[in-house]
Order: sequence, then C-alpha cells, then structure tokens
Amino acid sequence: MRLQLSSPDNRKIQKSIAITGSKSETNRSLLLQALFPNLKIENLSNSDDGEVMQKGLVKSKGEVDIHHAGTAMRFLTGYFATQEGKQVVLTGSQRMQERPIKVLVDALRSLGADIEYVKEEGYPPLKITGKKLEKSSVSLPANISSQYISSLLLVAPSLQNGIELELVGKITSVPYIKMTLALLEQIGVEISFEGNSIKVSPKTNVEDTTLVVESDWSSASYFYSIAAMSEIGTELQLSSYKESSLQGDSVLANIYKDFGVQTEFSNNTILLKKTSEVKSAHLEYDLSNAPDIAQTISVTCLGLGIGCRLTGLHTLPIKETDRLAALQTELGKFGATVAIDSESLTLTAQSQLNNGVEVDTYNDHRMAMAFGPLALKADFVVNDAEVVSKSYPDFWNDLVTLGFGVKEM
Ligand SMILES: O=C(O)C1=C[C@@H](OP(=O)(O)O)[C@@H](O)[C@H](O)C1
Ligand SMILES: C=C(OP(=O)(O)O)C(=O)O
Repeated sequence: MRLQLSSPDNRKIQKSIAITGSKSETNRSLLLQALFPNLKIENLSNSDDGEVMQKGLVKSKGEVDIHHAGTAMRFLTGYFATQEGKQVVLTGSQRMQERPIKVLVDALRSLGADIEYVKEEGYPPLKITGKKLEKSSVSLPANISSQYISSLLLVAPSLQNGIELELVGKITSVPYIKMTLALLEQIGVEISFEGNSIKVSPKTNVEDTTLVVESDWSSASYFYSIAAMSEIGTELQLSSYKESSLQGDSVLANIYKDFGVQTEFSNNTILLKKTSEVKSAHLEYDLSNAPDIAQTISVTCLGLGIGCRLTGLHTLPIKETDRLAALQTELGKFGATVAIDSESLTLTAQSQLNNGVEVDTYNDHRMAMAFGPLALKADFVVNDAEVVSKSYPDFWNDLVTLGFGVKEM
C-alpha cells in the first residue's frame, strides 16, 4: 500500500486518540498468563506482535511463525525451552532470521535446554524441545539486546530453583528489564536487581491478579512529534497513560519539553500541549534506554529545521531493519545531511525540505510512523505503509482523525 500524505488544513489540532496497550507489556503479560492461567489482562495491544505471541503460546508442536516480532521470538524461545513435552520449530520473517539469538540460546543451553539451529548458527529458526531445567545460574552479555534477559526472567519463576543472572558488559535498554521485573513483582514473585546481578525466586502459583496494560508510549511518540510540528495551541489527548510508567519511552514527556510540548497527566490520560516554539537549534540525547524513539526524534528535528546528535544507538542495526542506515537514506531524500557511526546519528540543521519524496519503510513499522508527522511540513509518499500493523494497526486512521490527508495511490 502506497500512501500520499498531506498536512491537515488546520495546523492547530485539538483531538483525542485512544491507543491500545503497550506491545512490550502485552507480550510479557501473555507469557506470564501462560505460566499462571489465573492471571487476567486488560487493555491488550491489538498489534501483529501481540497476535503472533498469543497464537504461539497455545502451540505445543509443529512450526510457530512469529513473523517480525522480536519480543515474541525471544520470549517464546525461553518459554518453549522450559515446557516439558512440547517440541516446536520457532521461526520468523526473513529479517527475523537475520536478527541474532545466540546469546539467549547459549544461556538457555548452559541451563540445560535442548535447542538446535535449523539453518544458520546463531540465528532463527530454532528447533526447541522443552525440558525441565534444573540449573539456575547463568552469565550472559547484556549489551546486545535486553530481550534475551527478559526472556530468561519471564520463565524464571516456573523453574525449580528460579534464576540468578550475571550480566556482562554495559547493560542496554535497561527500562525493559525493569519492566519485566516490575511485572513479576506485581504477581508476587520475589526479585532483586543489584549492580550486574539479577535474582528471581521460584513460584508455583500466584494470586488472582489483573494486569492492566498501560497504552503504548512508543506509539505515543508520533503524537509528540505531531504536536512539536504543529501550531501553538495544539492539544492532543491520549488514553490510557499514567505518570509512573513501566515503559522507558515515557521519557518522551521530558524530551519533548525541548520541542515546546508540555505533558499534563490526569484521569488516566495525557494531554500534549504545544505551548512554545523549539528552544534550541541543536539537541543531543543518549537513547540507550529508549532506542525505539530515535526515529521519531530525528524526523521531528528534520521537520523543525534543527540539528541533533543521538547517541546510544548501538542496538539499531539489529532491529526490524538497520535503522541507522535506513534513517540516513530516508532523511537524506528530504535533503538532510546525516552522519552515522555504529552507535550514533548526527543530523545537520537545514531549513528547506525536498518535495516529491517517496519514503521507503524496509518492513519497519517505525520507519513509516516516524515519517508520518512530517506531512505537516511536506507532501510525500510512504511505501508499504501497511507495515505499521506490527505495533499500531490504527496508525493511519488516527492520522485521518487528526485531519491529515492520507490517500491510497
Ligand atoms: O523488551 C522489549 O519489549 C523491547 C526491548 C527493546 O529491544 P532491545 O533490548 O533489543 O534494545 C526494544 O527496542 C523493543 O522494541 C522492545
Ligand atoms: C525493535 C522493536 O521491536 P522488536 O525488537 O520486538 O521486533 C520495535 O518495536 O521498535
């Protein structure tokens, strides 16, 4: 699907949007519910990633295809490895077969798991034969993806002796590890996280608990970007969010103050208010704790004609696409000068945007969604726009609600 995007006629936008639950919290909660069926979940994500996780969890043999979903791939690896009597081949899209999983497989094998590589060593697909794991101590690199760590932590309460992890190297995407631990605590599991050591105690059953998933902050980022590029007086209300979030991307509320966007929390909603123009011609952020908002922020800067330097982006090359390379190419189409290295992106300020651009999306929902708000500043086409369904199937409809022109070509 190719979409022609154009700006709302009225750039002082005042609308309400309901975004569904965080895909990260959803996929953790679903796994915990599979281990403890008396748990209930509210405000589930309606994303493709949530759907493949739900479908995967009910399988006990044959092929389980999780498409592009990194969390489902990593969390289900831990799950099936610890499920006695189940044997599956866990696979995904072509890109998923290029996203590394060796750190997790090595850790699970050292706990006693039976996992074989079906094609290339270190990458999905995996043939997993579930076993009762008796060992509990393992050390693993923590600087590649936090999802490996969350995968081990999520199954830990179901292991006979729980788990003791020693994290080696600089820990990346830390808020996602803390989210996992917070959810375990919510269901009464004992945990500790001190320095580079994490412990989770075993638990045979949990009390009836409802896990209420907060709406997705990564999805909210696109509305922060819209607010930043709109006229002063813009007010966007998003439900259901809270001030004390488990999601690291809630740092948006602080970051976007620099772009003149204030956040008010009340009654389970956030109100994004554009109150002033951007305050600086160059901004710098370390996003090692919030890698998923790098694309959003760089496009906001492009739209506002300011420069930025984003660091802590070492995980971007192994996500849905190599996001550093993709950003350099697509920002460049609008005339931007972008320098990248293995962990950072520098965008040079520029005032004019090229017209007639076609944005390619590389099977990456966030490439499509990050560029969407830029329609406030230029008309352009988004290719393969349906990719948004990985995390936010209603995205284009919600832009229409805000008054954007979104026409299929
Ligand atoms: O645990 C999670 O839910 C996630 C962790 C992050 O991945 P990395 O830890 O690989 O950076 C993030 O980018 C991803 O979208 C979701
Ligand atoms: C990186 C992402 O997802 P995953 O790793 O779960 O595929 C994302 O949603 O930006």
